[in-house]
Amino acid sequence: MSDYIDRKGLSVHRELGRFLETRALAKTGLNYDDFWRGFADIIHELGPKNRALLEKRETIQQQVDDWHKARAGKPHDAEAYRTFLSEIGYLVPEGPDFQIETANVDPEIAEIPGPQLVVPIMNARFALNAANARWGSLYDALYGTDALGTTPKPGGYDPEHGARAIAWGRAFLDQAVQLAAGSWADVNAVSVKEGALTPALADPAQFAGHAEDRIYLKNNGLMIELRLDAETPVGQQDRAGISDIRLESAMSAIMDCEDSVAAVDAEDKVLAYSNWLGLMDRTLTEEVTKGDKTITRKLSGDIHYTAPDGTQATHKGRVLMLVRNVGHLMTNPAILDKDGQEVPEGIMDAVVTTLCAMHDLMRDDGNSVKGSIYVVKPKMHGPEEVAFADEIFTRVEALLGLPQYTVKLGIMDEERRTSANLKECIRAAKHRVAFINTGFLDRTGDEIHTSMEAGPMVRKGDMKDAAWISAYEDRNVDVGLACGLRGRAQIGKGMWAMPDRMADMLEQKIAHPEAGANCAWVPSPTAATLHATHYHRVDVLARQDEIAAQGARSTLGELLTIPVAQGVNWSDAEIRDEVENNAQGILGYVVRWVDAGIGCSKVPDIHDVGLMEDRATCRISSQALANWLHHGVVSEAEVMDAMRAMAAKVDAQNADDPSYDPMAPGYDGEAFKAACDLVFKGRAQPSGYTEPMLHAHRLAKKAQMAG
Ligand SMILES: CC(=O)SCCNC(=O)CCNC(=O)[C@H](O)C(C)(C)COP(=O)(O)OP(=O)(O)OC[C@H]1O[C@@H](n2cnc3c(N)ncnc32)[C@H](O)[C@@H]1OP(=O)(O)O
Ligand SMILES: O=CC(=O)O
Ligand SMILES: [Mg+2]
Repeated sequence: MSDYIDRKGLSVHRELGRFLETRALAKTGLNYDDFWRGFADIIHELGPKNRALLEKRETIQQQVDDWHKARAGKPHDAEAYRTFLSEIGYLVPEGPDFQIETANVDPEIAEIPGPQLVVPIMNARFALNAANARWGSLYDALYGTDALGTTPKPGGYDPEHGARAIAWGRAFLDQAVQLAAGSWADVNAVSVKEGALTPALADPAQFAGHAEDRIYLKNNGLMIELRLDAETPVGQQDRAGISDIRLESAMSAIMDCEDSVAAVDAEDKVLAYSNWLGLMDRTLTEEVTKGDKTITRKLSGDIHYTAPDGTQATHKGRVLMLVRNVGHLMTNPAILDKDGQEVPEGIMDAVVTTLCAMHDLMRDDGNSVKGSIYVVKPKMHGPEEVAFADEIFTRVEALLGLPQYTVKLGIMDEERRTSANLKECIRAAKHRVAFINTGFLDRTGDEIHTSMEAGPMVRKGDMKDAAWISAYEDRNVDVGLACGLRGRAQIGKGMWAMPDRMADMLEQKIAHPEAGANCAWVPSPTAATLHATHYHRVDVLARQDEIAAQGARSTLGELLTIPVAQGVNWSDAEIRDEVENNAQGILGYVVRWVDAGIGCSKVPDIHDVGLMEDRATCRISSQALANWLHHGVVSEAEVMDAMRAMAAKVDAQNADDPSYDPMAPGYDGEAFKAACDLVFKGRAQPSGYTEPMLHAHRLAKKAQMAG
């Protein structure tokens, strides 16, 4: 029996067909024949356009490569370079000023700045946790991480460490909800009588309400909950019996079908889509076992309390959920077109994730109270590709009978051609853009790949100090504000990629709201709770006004500065350090991707700091090595030696995992081959992406496992 069923000229993998017909289409009221006919039309009409845009990427890259090759050894002529980029259509002419017109945007996006969590959608346990990460315990986040600079003594509750968390919490309250007199540190009791809070607040409007054992406070649009329970160890220790301070934490979360997952075929895509559907129709649950306890994790309910005027109030208990589709590059065997070709995965994602989200629109108290669906579209190169995404969603809305612009678009500013033409990219989706975000990780990979022929690039760690990146971050905010995103859409900043370094994050990530970002990415709910404290300290909307008043802070010329290493003489030790660090990151990530289908991992770097690795960080490491190889900074033999040595190291790091298949000493498994291909064939990969190699080797591994 064939794996595929015919549906109006599409060959649809049975698993996906079954999912769509028995689950996703059910209850939508859509006619199945009309759906498949319309889906097939979209594939056959937009598929060729998709392929043409990818060919244009290749043509432009070839022209850029040739330009650098022709000038090898000569000083870089920035003016000539810019003229050339305009001539080949890499830079497009900038049109008149305009304001975006996106309507029906939820308050979590338009009005209330706060953390944005990202989560691999294929992991239901994590995805449910992310959906519920609207609220998090500040005390748990402080107590259970390195945030306070110390860790608790082992064995039960450590009152000394707890006291430090309580003191931190009181200092936080002093700053976020100032008292009319004195400090929260000296408060001995908290109570509500006739709608008034004792102790009195400097601004009484910050008292939002109360419930049985809870007090609700508000600052910069974000809620704070004081839990009163003198019976718990913390409540006993606290002079006012406050057992916890809970914060509104992740205001939104991106359910990721892209760089944090490994989805290579129909089976994987169905898992991703069914988890998304389960979040949208609220049926997703997962058994979670910790020690000898098993609980069923499900979506949290809302919060109910009494407002100061005595009325009953409700506040959301879940984040606003967005879904990240894949970009325009990949195809997937889950559906074949009339010619037997794999369909563009981005188009398939657009149809299926929007269809699943229709289940949310059917309820009054849905994910979106405004009747919108939020799709994040990554890795687009320039305005034409954004216009294509807009066209895809217009077609999908028509197919599903949704009003045009129901789907709101998050534009990841993570490819160089998008940064350089950002104003025109936003214009191309001006009726549906709901965010722009600096995905600096992919963006760094594209920076290296685009200018591969220009020379050896600076070391990975030095990229953050390069001229292009500060121009990129500033321009993204400046252009976003000039296009009217304030109050309508998010201007977001990128991921904190050191999930265990919470003290560093507390110190450094305040830079994101200070830079005028409505949201910035965090890797975990705990990080969301801690990062939320930054939005209490910074009034982002006021910062945006200040920034807008300054006018443009950087130039296109600065953005286009190529980070080629100038006059550097790296020592042998520095080169070895750089190569081994990149090799370790690639191998540590790829072995779990290819062998276990895990798309996002915490991998220790060469200094044993656990780093969040996903396809974007892997793109940087592999492009960095490919670049140094190409320019002779290292030889192939040296890189291969490093790959082998690091494979053994990664094996040792995974020694406790009984399902782990070591790469050494054979070095002949799919994972090791994939890692080598990413490096040694890295220069030839489209835009330096890791997906083609990862998918090919994961498919081969799956076939081996099935065989
Ligand atoms: C460049 C880009 O595109 S960035 C975007 C892609 N990156 C991401 O999506 C990062 C998402 N984060 C993650 O996948 C994980 O946090 C990792 C891989 C970094 C670390 O994972 P682990 O080592 O398993 O985390 P750790 O052991 O510290 O914590 C696990 C706990 O935290 C929770 N958790 C961790 N990350 C998340 C998350 N992103 N969302 C929800 N819950 C999470 C888990 O549910 C688990 O709790 P549970 O046992 O109650 O279920
Ligand atoms: O997607 C995010 C990035 O940094 O890349
Ligand atoms: Mg990215």
